[in-house]
Amino acid sequence: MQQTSATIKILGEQNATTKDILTSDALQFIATLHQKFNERRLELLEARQQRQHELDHGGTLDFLEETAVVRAGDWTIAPLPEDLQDRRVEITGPVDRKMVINALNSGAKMFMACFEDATSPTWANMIEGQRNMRDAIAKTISFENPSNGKKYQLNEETATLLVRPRGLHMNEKHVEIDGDQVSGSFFDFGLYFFHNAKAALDVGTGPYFYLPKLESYLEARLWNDVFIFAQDALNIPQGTIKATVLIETIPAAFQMDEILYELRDHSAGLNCGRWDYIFSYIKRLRNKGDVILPDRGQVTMTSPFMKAYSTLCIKTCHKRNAPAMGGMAAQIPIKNDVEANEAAFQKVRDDKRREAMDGHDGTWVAHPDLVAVALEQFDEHMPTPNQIHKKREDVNVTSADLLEVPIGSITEDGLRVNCSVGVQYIASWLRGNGAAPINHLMEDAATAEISRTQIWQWIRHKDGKLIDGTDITVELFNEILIDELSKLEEAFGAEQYSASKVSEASEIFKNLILQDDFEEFLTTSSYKKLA
Ligand SMILES: CC(=O)SCCNC(=O)CCNC(=O)[C@H](O)C(C)(C)COP(=O)(O)OP(=O)(O)OC[C@H]1O[C@@H](n2cnc3c(N)ncnc32)[C@H](O)[C@@H]1OP(=O)(O)O
Ligand SMILES: O=CC(=O)O
Ligand SMILES: [Mg+2]
Repeated sequence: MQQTSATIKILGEQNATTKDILTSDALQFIATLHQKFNERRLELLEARQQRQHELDHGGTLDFLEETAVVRAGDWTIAPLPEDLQDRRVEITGPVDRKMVINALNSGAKMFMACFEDATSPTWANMIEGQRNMRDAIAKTISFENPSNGKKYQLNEETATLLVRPRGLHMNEKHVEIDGDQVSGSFFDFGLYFFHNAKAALDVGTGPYFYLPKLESYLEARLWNDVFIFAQDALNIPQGTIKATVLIETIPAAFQMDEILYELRDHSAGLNCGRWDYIFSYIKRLRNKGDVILPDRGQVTMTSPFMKAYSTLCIKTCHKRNAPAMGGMAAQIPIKNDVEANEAAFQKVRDDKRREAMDGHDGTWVAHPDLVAVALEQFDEHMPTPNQIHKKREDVNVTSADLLEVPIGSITEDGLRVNCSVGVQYIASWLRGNGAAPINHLMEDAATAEISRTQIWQWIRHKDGKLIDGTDITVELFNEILIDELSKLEEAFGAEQYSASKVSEASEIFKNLILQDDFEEFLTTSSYKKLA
């Protein structure tokens, strides 16, 4: 590995695993990524704020004039390797050792291992996660649960691994290069790629990624340049990396063609990250007088703006011979209640059927028990490995369709759920768990972002009223939050409540909502509280 002149400081605790993962060559690789690309990353983050400023001052979102040639052009992405042809069911989950083994054994075609919204980015989680990825690619990963002695090892046949690094907005505070915190994206991508790219090729797969929260084609160009550099640095043929970009921000919905184009030699298509998309829609349009969303539970994939986005994604991808992956239904199994469990499974079944029939090439599930449910729908409605041949030329989506405000109502129950779930999720994240079952739904950072953003907006919007006409004020929010906290205290019991970090989380939640200066991400502002 080429040596840099960088000063590299590790501020996190060092132990046998960190030594194993943060080898001097691996650190040199990360430092080079930082030196070459960090300035551009910071400029692109600044450009997001400029766009926000324009939106706040009467601007709107539309398809870009500057890239009309790309949209009109006749190009396709490079052909995909064999193990990315059929992705009908992808399980997602944190990079926790036990869950990695369970996910790889789940029967899903693919496993998206998440260093992002399903993982609380403690130093231990991020480093352990890298060890787990390396052992997963080497097929040596095993685990014994100390609490019950249950042993875990890989089946003969396992899912193909895809890795989601943190978004461009996150830093890894435990590593400084030339005095600056390194980007979480470059740290997660760089370590995974450095340790596993060749090993993955040796076992017949490849270095495959999911890229979260992109807001523009220029961000896709940055990632593409990172890939080109990384492949050269490790003497791996150009085009080996394949990355699926999550279309999960409202600005990116207007640049799907452009994002595919930038990454065309490294693209494995797009995915509809529905939860972040809802968050981004509210966040970016939060200061517009005519945009307000109803209760979170009323915003679904059949809401016209969500339907428009997912069908546009399918049409755009298929025109470019790229897969268009569906998203995550939040339902998870409900133990000890057969009827409620069946109702939850039915919601997932309906969601997956709609996705398969619309033309998605595969979908996400949050739990191993849901793999069969999703498979059943895709097997029935997608008899071929994918349905890229269905071009969906009947789809015509305009900017107005993408921006259409969903109709519905805000209820006291919706406000209460946002308070309770938002606080419980942040508490879980502070305890080191980035994905949590709350009220029988999968909650992760993206879903918690919706909860706090909705309340922030409801308080400040002229139409922020409950269905009975009551104004949603700071006083009402405070009252309901206190009430929901007391319910949690009662449910947890005094001892568990004080260990749960709910109090600390409620302070974070309250501040996020009360401060006029909207925080871009709860995970960046709360990161200083994590070990
Ligand atoms: C908006 C987005 O970004 S979506 C993508 C990011 N979010 C996610 O990936 C969330 C994925 N899901 C999860 O993390 C989990 O399902 C949770 C946290 C919601 C619920 O997990 P649990 O409370 O452990 O569920 P449950 O008790 O039913 O699990 C039963 C078994 O399945 C395993 N399991 C559950 N979900 C998963 C998963 N996604 N991957 C692997 N194993 C899993 C559990 O580890 C447990 O294993 P064990 O019996 O060997 O101990
Ligand atoms: O990452 C997925 C999402 O829905 O957000
Ligand atoms: Mg997301």
